Amino acid sequence: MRRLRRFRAAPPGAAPTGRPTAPAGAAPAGASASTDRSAATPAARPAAPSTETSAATSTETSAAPAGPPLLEARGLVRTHHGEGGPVHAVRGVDLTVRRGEFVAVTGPSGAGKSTLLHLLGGLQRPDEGTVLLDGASTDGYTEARWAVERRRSIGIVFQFFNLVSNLSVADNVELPALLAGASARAARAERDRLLTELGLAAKARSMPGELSGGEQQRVALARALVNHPRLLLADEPAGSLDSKGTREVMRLLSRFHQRGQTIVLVTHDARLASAADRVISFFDGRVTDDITLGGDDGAPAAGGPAGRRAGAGGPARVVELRD
Ligand SMILES: Nc1ncnc2c1ncn2[C@@H]1O[C@H](COP(=O)(O)OP(=O)(O)OP(=O)(O)O)[C@@H](O)[C@H]1O
Repeated sequence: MRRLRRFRAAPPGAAPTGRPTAPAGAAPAGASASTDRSAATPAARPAAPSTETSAATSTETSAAPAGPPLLEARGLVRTHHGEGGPVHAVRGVDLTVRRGEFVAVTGPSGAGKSTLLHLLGGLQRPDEGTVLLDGASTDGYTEARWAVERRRSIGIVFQFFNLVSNLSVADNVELPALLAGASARAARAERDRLLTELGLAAKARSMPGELSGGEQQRVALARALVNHPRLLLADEPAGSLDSKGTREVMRLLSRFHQRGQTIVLVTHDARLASAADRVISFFDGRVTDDITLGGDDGAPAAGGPAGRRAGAGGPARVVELRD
């Protein structure tokens, strides 16, 4: 894996150094942040909102013991059989994602990025190879088992939101928590916390069709995060948004990542990919490059909790290549 050093353009008026201001409801930013980034294992996954309220725990960060990677792919192969004959979408992919990493998978249209993401989230099955979650093989998972996994520990956001159109915003967000076994009170509390944090409290009673694309994607993000998933998979989450919506979604992804959320983002947009710790280039069904973007001090950025990065969420420019 290569390592790049990057400098971020500070937003106008930003303090010259320091960590981003913690949003409302956040745990004290960097309370357990370590200067040794390689040792700074991100947030232990907060419990799903099955207790009365998990708002206070949702942003905790603590040093978790080293263990197996959160996500591993070994030798993944997937061929689609469409009208035009077989399409070798994923041709043998090995991939490891550690807790707390923000990994972007980028590449041209048709490279196989979405197929890969679907394999990682159990939405499609590989023809060959294995996906491991927390070191455990998913080979024997039934569809129902994968569905439980996605409900409890893998959040997914898609380009076209996939909200339930005849449920209100509040119900869209609350439903997965209820399905995962949270009490009605805890589900409501978590829903309200997320909607408030994502600036959607005033839209709670609206129907998805009454919202802008950016707002709908924020609802989708809230829905994906309501059970505090170990892993967030995002498939072109800004693909149908204007530049304002895109900035907003990327800012939110960065914010949740800073609190320890592990994210795998698929995007064809290199600018979005540069918000990640690590950028995997995908071409013709294969990984062609895998680069870790370091912070200003050149230390590995992956795996660190809150406050690791000055100016996070803003545009980044890669300016120096290091071996
Ligand atoms: N269900 C399917 N049946 C047949 N072919 C498919 C299917 N899904 C994807 N493909 C094909 O597999 C290849 C990879 O598609 P995939 O959507 O994974 O690529 P991608 O990199 O995500 O592209 P994009 O950025 O345009 O979304 C493409 O050639 C696509 O047409």
